[in-house]
Formats: sequence, structure tokens, C-alpha cells
Amino acid sequence: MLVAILSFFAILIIVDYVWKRKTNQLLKNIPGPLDLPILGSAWLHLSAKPDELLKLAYYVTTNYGRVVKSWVLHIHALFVSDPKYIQAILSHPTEIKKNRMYSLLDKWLGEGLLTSHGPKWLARRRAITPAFHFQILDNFVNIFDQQAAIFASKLGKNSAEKNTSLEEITSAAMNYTVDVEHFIALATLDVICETAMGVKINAQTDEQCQYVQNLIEMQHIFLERFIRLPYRSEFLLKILNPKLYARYRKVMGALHSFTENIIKERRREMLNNLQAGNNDKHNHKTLETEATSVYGQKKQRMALLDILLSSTIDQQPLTDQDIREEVDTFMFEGHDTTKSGIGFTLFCLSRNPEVQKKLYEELKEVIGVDVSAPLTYNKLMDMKYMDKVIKESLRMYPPVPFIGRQLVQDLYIDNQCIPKGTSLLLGIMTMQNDAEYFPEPHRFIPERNEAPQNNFVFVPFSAGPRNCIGQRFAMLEMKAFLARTMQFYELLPLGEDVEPTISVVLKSKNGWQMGFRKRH
Ligand code: HEM
Repeated sequence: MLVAILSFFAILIIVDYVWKRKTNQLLKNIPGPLDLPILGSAWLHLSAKPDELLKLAYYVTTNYGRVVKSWVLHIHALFVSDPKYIQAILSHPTEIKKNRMYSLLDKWLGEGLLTSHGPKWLARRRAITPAFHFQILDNFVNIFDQQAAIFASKLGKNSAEKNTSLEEITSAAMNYTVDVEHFIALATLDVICETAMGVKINAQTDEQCQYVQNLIEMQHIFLERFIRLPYRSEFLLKILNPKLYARYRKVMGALHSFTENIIKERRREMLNNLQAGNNDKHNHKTLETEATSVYGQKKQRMALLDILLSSTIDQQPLTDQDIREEVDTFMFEGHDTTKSGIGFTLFCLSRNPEVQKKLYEELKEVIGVDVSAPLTYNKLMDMKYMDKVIKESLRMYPPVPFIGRQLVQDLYIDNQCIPKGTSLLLGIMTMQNDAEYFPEPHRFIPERNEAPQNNFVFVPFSAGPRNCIGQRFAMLEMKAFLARTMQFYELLPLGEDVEPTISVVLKSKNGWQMGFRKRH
């Protein structure tokens, strides 16, 4: 028996050696952690607690360098935080395939923009790009503004009055410390539902909303599956944790039917309007006139969904399933990321009074202090210092700290061949916090963005053909939230420091704690 077991393992080790030999030869100049037979470097992943992924990324970079090789069982991977490599990968016109990390999203997002690749991705990207046209974004500013104003009013409960001194506030810090995470989560959900689907879910005022509950639960399940390796396989999840599997199926079904119903309803509405003869300007080409013709009303706002309903690929309209995949992708990509961006930026402002003062000066000059005056696209675009503030926060705390790719061809970078099939993990956060590229990386210095040494050293929205399609949407939304919050309050350094961790996107283990003092 013992001989049989030993022979079995001997054969496994030989197979493992042969399997890895060619790749190891090609990657022999790239350092990496100890590669055990069969296990590879999986011991390193297994010994790290799930919420320690970020620490692991820093450990690997510090100990082995900016390009690190590892085997996870039979899969070879590179963890990369060298701008030259990141540039070569992100700017490559055809290396756009996502790695296995994204397969967890397959069932929910199908072949949406985030997860698809090849010609399907290209056709979808072309069809969806007009949805982020500046005229559409201009119309969304009003939604950002309304939701930001509700958000700011919600913060009022624990805020200090204008004349309360800092000493008084600090001595009663417990009463004034607010963790803003939950508030931002609901506000950004309201924004994405209204902009993506044209539906008001009022999450900020009605926390019991079922769709919100389902979205939040889906995120928990996704995280659970992401951090527990066996749960990544649906088959194993079903066997090892049937309860969680059942919840997963149920919640996903509910999310899909919510989106499907909205798409059907919206399609019907469009058809009715067309039949009712409100489409006399139907053939006009600009987005604004399309919006007019669909609703028969001047300047009616279009949701991203409406653009998808009128888009075509190869002269064919998108099917309901195509549209659902894209709307679900916006729901997934479009609120947790901006939540993270707003949360970390507010936190940084609360800890950097000089920056806050400078930003408030700009706010007074460009937007003014009248909270009843509506925010506009142009005013938000003119907030140049705010742009730098947000970007410095995205540098220190990028909401998407890693990007995954899988090579479909051999790729040469500096004469180093990276073989086809390599799984690449691009360490955006480790690179953007590297002292070689950003001196004193843990200091919040918005002015430093004036002289970026290499475009690819700062890529919170990714770069190249597969960059974030919602980048301008996100910047405008974050600006609206900062503007409204700062019009109402001064942000104070109360509570604990942030503890960055990965939970689908970057978040802080203890939320974003700060204090608020009313300005008026
Ligand atoms: C601060 C906010 C945001 C950040 C930092 C961010 C960052 C990113 C990054 C890094 C990627 C590339 C991901 C990858 O390759 O794995 C990405 C892709 C994407 N983002 Fe964003 N994002 C933000 C907000 C948004 C918003 C608001 C939307 C939509 C409303 C959006 C929609 C998308 C989509 C659809 C993709 C896939 C694009 C493609 O593959 O062609 N994002 N985003």
C-alpha cells in the first residue's frame, strides 16, 4: 500500500516537473517564492488570511521585486507592479482577456463588457461607448446632485454646530464620530439605479428596498466565494455549503428578474411612444434628439439602458439578454468603486486640513456656497484642484487595486518572454504606493500629480483599450458628492485611521470615520 502511495506521488511529481519545465525555463530570470512540487507557491496563499491579500501583495513585492513569478498548483502567474510591464500589458491592442479571477462573475454578468473578450467585447464596447457621451453625463449631473444633497442631509444628525470649538468636539469625540460607509453605499446605489436603469429605488430613504438587500447579499456571497478557494467552483460550493449555494442561486435569480422586468417595461414604453406618433424626429442622429424622440419631450433624461435599447451590433438590436448583462455590469462596476473613491477621499480630506481649506476656496470661487443652486457639468469640470484631490486619493487607495489578464500569445517585454497562458495580476496599488515613483507615497499631496513621470504609473481607471468606460461618469459623481458635502460641513479628523482591505473593491475594515462641523 505504502509503495503504491509513494509511486503515485512520485508520478505526480514527475508530471508536475514536466508540465512546468518549459515555462520555468522561459521565466528563469524572474524571481518568486519557493515553488513546491504540485502545490507550487499555493502555500503562501493558503497561509494568508483572506483579508490579508493586500499585505501579501506588499510582502511579495518587497521580498521578490516588481515582477514576481509563482505557480498556484498547475497555473503559472506573474504579479506585476513595474510600470514598464504594466504599460506593455495594458496598452497591448489584443491582450485583453481577463484571467480566471473574473469567472466568479460569469453567471451574474454573463458576457458583459467587464468579463467578455475578443470580437464580442469589441462589438459591445463600440455599441456602449455612446452611452458615456458627455451630453448623457451632463444630464446625469442632476441625479448626482440630488442624491449628494440627500447624502449630505443624512450626515447632519451627528454633526457639530458651526460655533462648537474643536476642543469641545474632540473632548466629546464619541458623539461626533461618524462612519460614513453605509451612507455612501446607499447614496451610490441610488445614483447607479437611476442612471443605469432610469429607476428610483430610494435606497437612502428606504433601506428595506429588496433590490438593495439582494445586491448587498450578492456582494457578500461573491466575497465569500472569492476568499474561500474551494467555493470558487460552483460544483464544490453546492457540495460543501449547500445553504450558501441555494442563497446564491436565489439572489442571482432575483437580481436578474429585476433587471429583466425593467428592460421589458422600458422597451414596451419606447414602442408605445413610437406608435403614438411621438417619433417624428426619430431619424435625427444626435443623442439629444434621440432622447427627445423617444419620450416626445424636450430634454427628457435618458438612462444608460435607453441607449442600449436603441443600440445595434451589425445592424441588429441588442437582445434583452445582451442588455441585461450590460446593465448588471454597470450595477456591479458602477457603485462600489465610486463608494470606495468617495469614502477614501472624504477620509483624506478630514485628515489634511490644509488641502481641505484650499479645496473649499476653490469651491467658493467656482460653485459658490448657495446650497440651493444646482450643480452643473461645467462647474464640476472647472473644479481643477478637486480633480487633483480625488486623483491623489485614487493613487493611495485605488478602488480596483488589482487588474487581471490572461495572455493569449507570448508577450516580449525587454527581451523577456512571458509565455502564452500566463495569468497576470497587475498590482495597481503596490505600484502607485511605490516610493520610487511617488516619493513619500503615504503622504496625501494632491499637487504631486502635476508631474507624472510615466502615464502608466498612475492607472486607477486602468488604461489602454480596456480602460474604465465609466471614468468620466465616476469623476463627475465623486465631485458632486465632495462639493455638496463640503458646502454643508467642515470635515474633522475624528475616529480611527483607515485599514485598507480588499472586499471585491478596496475598502476600509473599520469604515471611513470622521467628524462634521456645520458651515452655516
Ligand atoms: C472610482 C470609480 C471607478 C474606478 C476606480 C474604476 C476602475 C475601473 C478599472 C480599473 C477597470 C478595469 C478593470 C479590469 O480590467 O479588470 C474598470 C472597468 C470598467 N468600469 Fe470602471 N471604475 C470606476 C467606476 C465605474 C463606473 C461608475 C462605471 C459605470 C457606470 C464603470 C464601468 C466599468 C466597465 C463597464 C468596465 C469594463 C470596461 C471594459 O472592459 O471594456 N466603472 N473600471
